[in-house]
Amino acid sequence: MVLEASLSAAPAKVAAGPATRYFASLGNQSVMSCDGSDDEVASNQFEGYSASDSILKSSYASMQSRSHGPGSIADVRSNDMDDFVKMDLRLQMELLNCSTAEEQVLVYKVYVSKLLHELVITETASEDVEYELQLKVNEIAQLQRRIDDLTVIESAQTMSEFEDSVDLPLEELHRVLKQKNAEIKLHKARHKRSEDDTQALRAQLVTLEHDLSRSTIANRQLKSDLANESKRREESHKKTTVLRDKLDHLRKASSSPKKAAPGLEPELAAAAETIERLEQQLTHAAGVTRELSTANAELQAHVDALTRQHAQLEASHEALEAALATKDAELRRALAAADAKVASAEARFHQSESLRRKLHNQVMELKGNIRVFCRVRPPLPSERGEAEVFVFPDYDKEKRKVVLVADSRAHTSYMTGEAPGAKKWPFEFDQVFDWRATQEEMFDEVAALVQSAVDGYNVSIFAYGQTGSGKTYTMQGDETALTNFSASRLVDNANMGIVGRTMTHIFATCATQAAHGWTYQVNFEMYEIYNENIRDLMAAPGQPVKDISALLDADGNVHVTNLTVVPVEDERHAMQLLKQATTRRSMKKTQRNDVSSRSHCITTLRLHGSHAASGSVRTGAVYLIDLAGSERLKSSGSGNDPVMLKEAQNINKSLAALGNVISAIASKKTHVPFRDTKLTYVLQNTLGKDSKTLMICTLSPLEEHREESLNTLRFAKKVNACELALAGK
Ligand SMILES: Nc1ncnc2c1ncn2[C@@H]1O[C@H](COP(=O)(O)OP(=O)(O)OP(=O)(O)O)[C@@H](O)[C@H]1O
Repeated sequence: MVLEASLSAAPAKVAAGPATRYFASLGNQSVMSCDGSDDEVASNQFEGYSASDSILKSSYASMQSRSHGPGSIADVRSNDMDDFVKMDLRLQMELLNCSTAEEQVLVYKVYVSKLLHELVITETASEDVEYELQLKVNEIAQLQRRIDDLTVIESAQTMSEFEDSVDLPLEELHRVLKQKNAEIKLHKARHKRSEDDTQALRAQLVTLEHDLSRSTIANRQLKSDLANESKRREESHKKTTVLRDKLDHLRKASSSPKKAAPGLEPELAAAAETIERLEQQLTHAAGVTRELSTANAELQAHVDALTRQHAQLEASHEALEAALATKDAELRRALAAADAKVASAEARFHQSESLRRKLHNQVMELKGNIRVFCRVRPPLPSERGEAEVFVFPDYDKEKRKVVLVADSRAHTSYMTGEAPGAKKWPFEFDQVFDWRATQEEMFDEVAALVQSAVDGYNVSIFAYGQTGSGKTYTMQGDETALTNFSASRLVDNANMGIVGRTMTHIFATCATQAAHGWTYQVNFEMYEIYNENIRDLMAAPGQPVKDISALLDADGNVHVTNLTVVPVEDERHAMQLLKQATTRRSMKKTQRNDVSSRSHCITTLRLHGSHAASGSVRTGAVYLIDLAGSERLKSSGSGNDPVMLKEAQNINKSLAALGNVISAIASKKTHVPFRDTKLTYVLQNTLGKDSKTLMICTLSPLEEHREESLNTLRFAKKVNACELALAGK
């Protein structure tokens, strides 16, 4: 077509007119390559150009220089902007110099073709780099595959040959071994070589990776150049539009382009096609730009949303912190209020505790500072079937009455005590217990008194009665109580007596009081009065016997000197001490009792309580006294043994002295004969002021012991009539 016609035209022919020369140059550029011969031809085609075409020629030369030589693209990139600005300037100047519309169209077409050419060169260079990179990657993959193949072949060969050789004779094996060693050496050498190769390949790989990263950077640069190019294309599109408008305007201004230049129509059509193509590209670019701006807008919206979310989170965080600070302050106030409440509750508790102590003491005083219980033991297995002498008229009510019936053969009602014709001795005490009463029931009545010791009073509980009537059983329990207390709780042993139960009660109360700031120290002492001598039952065996005596201090309190005092850790420890001391007690088998106590035994628990917050101090003591039993020398058989005779005489003497002391107190005599015996001397504290005393009179149910029982009951009645000085604390 026109293009081919222009190419085939000779320079002289081309010089025929400027329009023809323009189209000739345009045609050349559209087929332009990097080949020098083409350049020459194209260059020659400008030879016939006059001064007005010199700018176009120089533009073409500049364009040529860009397309030549390796690295030329990269070299000229930095100058691209300047070049394009220059080109634009030239275009403007060319357009100004044009005298006709056709000339302007020509100038513009050359400009557009330059731009297209520039674009093609850039894209080609980028594709070349990518292709080169792909080649290098393929090369590396191939090398790696070769290495893998070699390794697999080597190991497969070695294994199969070895398996074949296993069945060979020894010499053959040696030979094979030698051969294999040589082969191994060879393989090692090959392996070394392949390792070297691998190293070299790795180095190559590193170089390639460097190249790759350099190419990636260059590619990135190219892409950015492309983007710039697109921008420029957009600008040029705008200019194209302006020019087209101008062109339309010029077309309209001239009467008819067909008339003015009928030979230019095909060129105009071609130019219009090019313009249309460019417009399509520009439209595409505009679409991409729109998409990008949409994406950008979306991203911006997302960023805005995130910013808003962040602001909301900040606000809620601040609100939470403020709420936390408020809650913290509230909590502190509540804590301070709670502390104040606790302090006030503690103070109130302290007050009410003092009040309770006072009231409890008043109750004890109303009941009498010296009280008497009476307990009749059941007949022993050896005594079953023997006549019994006691009736309990109010046992289902107050349990205060007991009646001794003289003639058991007379019919006597157990509950009413009605026995027509029989002699009866009715007695009334603070509490009576028949043979059914358990150790627990006994202690329930004693516990209130023990509580007084924790409250800071001196409390004495002693058992009085004829031999074999149940004193030791009531105070300590039977043998199992002392041997079988390893159970979790001491009182689980039903036979446990008052001593063990008192310990349990004291330690439980101390634990409760500890929760209210009280700290208690409990000390344990145990001694016996045997034949008018005091013996320390807690003294370590083998130690020299200390001189123990009872002394009266200025306040009229008796102190037994040189006794071993053991601080007690807990009830179990106390029980162990009790067991240890009991084994040292003087016991003997008599006709009346297999385990008869031949001494008066006094167990003392001293309590010292202190309240750090208030500075209050409480000191109290519990004296638990198991008296020796009164006995008739004849019936007990003690009269036949001088030692037992002496023991019995001392026992009876001290019990008689106790009777005299009680009589003196009961009849409010000024002189009370405490000094008559050791027993009465040490009991001054328990029968004097500041003391709460309980006497438990134990009785045998048998008729044959009726006389002794009557004596015991009469003694108990005398004690019941006593009034001790009021305890004041
Ligand atoms: N309430 C009771 N229930 C069951 N058995 C009892 C009871 N009271 C005493 N006994 C038993 O009667 C026997 C004599 O009791 P105990 O040794 O306590 O008498 P005692 O008054 O201490 O005698 P002594 O003055 O000679 O020491 C013991 O075997 C004891 O277990």
